[in-house]
Amino acid sequence: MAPSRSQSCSGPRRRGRAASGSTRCFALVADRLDGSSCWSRSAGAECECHRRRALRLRARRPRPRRSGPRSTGSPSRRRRRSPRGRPRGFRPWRLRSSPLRRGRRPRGRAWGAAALSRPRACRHRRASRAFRRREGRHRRASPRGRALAQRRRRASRLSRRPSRNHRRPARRTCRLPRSRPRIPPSSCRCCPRPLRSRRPPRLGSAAMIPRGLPQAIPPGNSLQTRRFWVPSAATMAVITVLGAGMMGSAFCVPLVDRGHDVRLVGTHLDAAIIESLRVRAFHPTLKLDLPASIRPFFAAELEEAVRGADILAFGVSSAGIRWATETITTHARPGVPLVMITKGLELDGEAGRLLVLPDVVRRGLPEEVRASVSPAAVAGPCIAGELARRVPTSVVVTGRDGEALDKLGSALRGPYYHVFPCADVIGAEVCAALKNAYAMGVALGAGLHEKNGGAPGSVAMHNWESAVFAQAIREMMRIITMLGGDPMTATGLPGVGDLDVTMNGGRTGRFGRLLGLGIGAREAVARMEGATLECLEILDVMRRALPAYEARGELGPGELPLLRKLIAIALEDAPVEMPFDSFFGA
Ligand SMILES: NC(=O)C1=CN([C@@H]2O[C@H](COP(=O)(O)OP(=O)(O)OC[C@H]3O[C@@H](n4cnc5c(N)ncnc54)[C@H](OP(=O)(O)O)[C@@H]3O)[C@@H](O)[C@H]2O)C=CC1
Ligand SMILES: O=C(CO)COP(=O)(O)O
Repeated sequence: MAPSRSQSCSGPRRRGRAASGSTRCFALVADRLDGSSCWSRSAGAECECHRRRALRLRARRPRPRRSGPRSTGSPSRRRRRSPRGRPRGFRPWRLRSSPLRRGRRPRGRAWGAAALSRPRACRHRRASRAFRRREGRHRRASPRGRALAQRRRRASRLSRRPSRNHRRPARRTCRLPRSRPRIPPSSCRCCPRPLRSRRPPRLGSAAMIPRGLPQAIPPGNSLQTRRFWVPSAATMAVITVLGAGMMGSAFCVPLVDRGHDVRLVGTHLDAAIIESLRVRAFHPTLKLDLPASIRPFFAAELEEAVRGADILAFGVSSAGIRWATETITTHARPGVPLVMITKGLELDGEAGRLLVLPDVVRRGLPEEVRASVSPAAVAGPCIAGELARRVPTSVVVTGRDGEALDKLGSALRGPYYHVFPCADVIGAEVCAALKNAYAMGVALGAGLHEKNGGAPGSVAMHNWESAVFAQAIREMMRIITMLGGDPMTATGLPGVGDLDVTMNGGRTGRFGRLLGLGIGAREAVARMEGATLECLEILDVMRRALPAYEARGELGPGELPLLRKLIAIALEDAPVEMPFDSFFGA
């Protein structure tokens, strides 16, 4: 019979749909290959009529016999054997079933009509465990059988469950063999998370720096004995820091990470800090573990600490600068650079002139050392607690000796401590000192806001604070100009940068808020529990210095209205009111 290619079926396309002209099935009926079967490509799947037909045809097909000659008869002859198209002696097993045989299903064949429509698996697949399991599940199609199988499976699972002490470790995310140490993340499809290389980062690589907000490395951590940054031998130095306060100690962290041999010497009152650092590398005022590679020394051990030092650093506050200069005098050597992190100005009483701290220290050095050493200073925004936690920090190093500045810059600079040279000593040092006074002034706004019933997150006093901030920068530029510096320095890290950080994160900012709340200066100092408040020192210095500059005509009486107001508020308990109308050159 010639193959009929385009027969169509008029049955319903889906079970449950009403048969109508619009739901006719146009599935092609495939070639009649054996002459007795009509194999639709979509039989059993596309439409009900084809599925039924396929079942009928399957049921009619004789089972091939294992022995005996195969039927060689033509399809037409075979069909002639039985009027219904069945081979002689064949009875569908549905008809063969008897009460005795009920419950026994034909072997090797799936039960049910749906299974009949599936092509029979090859013998390898039939032998496979997964196939048999699936077939078995299929055979237990009755609800009772399913429940029984489920109970059996559960029982076998429980019997296999190891005891609490012999449980297997948690499953690895990736089941790829452990022997493959480095798997590119994209090559592993079974891992929801990208794989991390198990190999530790190379020494000195950026990966060694903790991400996010870095924490101090706890004592005993392997990183403590390693170095973050491996400098060339030429840049390794012995650095002795005098003063183990918050900033002096925090300053040591980027230096040890940079690979230097860092010695931290406490003052006569820093003994408790040094003791704590020696016993467990913990800094009590920073409330932080510091790298154990920082070597702490008591004040009495100063000689040993400065022996062979390549750089000397002052970590004391402005009140301690005289003591530090006198102490170091006997140990300073020609050609050994001196750097300070101290921020402040001093008044030369006789001349009535303001002095920047590098010049004050230089005056105190012995004659033979002074000729070759020009002290440098670090200025710019730097909260000690943040630097000690390795938060990226940018500062300037300023001094009068350009060559020494370059050397210092390359010695101090590290992966998270960014040091920029600044040739304007006057500008940087005036900003470093005066930002404390002005930061107190801006922070008054936060206190005023709270005093007026403002809550955090509500409408604040930012307009008020911004005007004070802008006037502060303007006045800093004026004072720099008066002292012979570059006013533009106030727009950089030492001015705008440090003012912002101090009013937001410094002790001075907290003090200003207390004053804004209406708490008197004396009470506010008491509430600060002995914290260093250099704003009071610089305001006092300026209160004494301004008349001298006015007398010489270097400053007008109406200039610096904000600074004058801050002197009155902090030192003379004046009410917190800003003379906005006299700001901005009015
Ligand atoms: N904290 C910070 O975030 C920053 C601070 N700075 C500057 O660093 C300097 C130090 O600040 P910080 O470490 O925070 O202050 P601390 O109060 O924590 O430490 C001050 C250090 O100076 C010593 N000192 C103070 N007064 C005297 C004195 N009369 N005689 C001898 N030693 C004295 C203290 O020793 P003792 O315990 O014996 O009094 C202590 O070692 C300041 O000038 C500050 O402006 C700079 C950038 C950031
Ligand atoms: O100088 C500082 C930041 O640069 C910190 O100042 P405080 O003394 O107000 O904490």
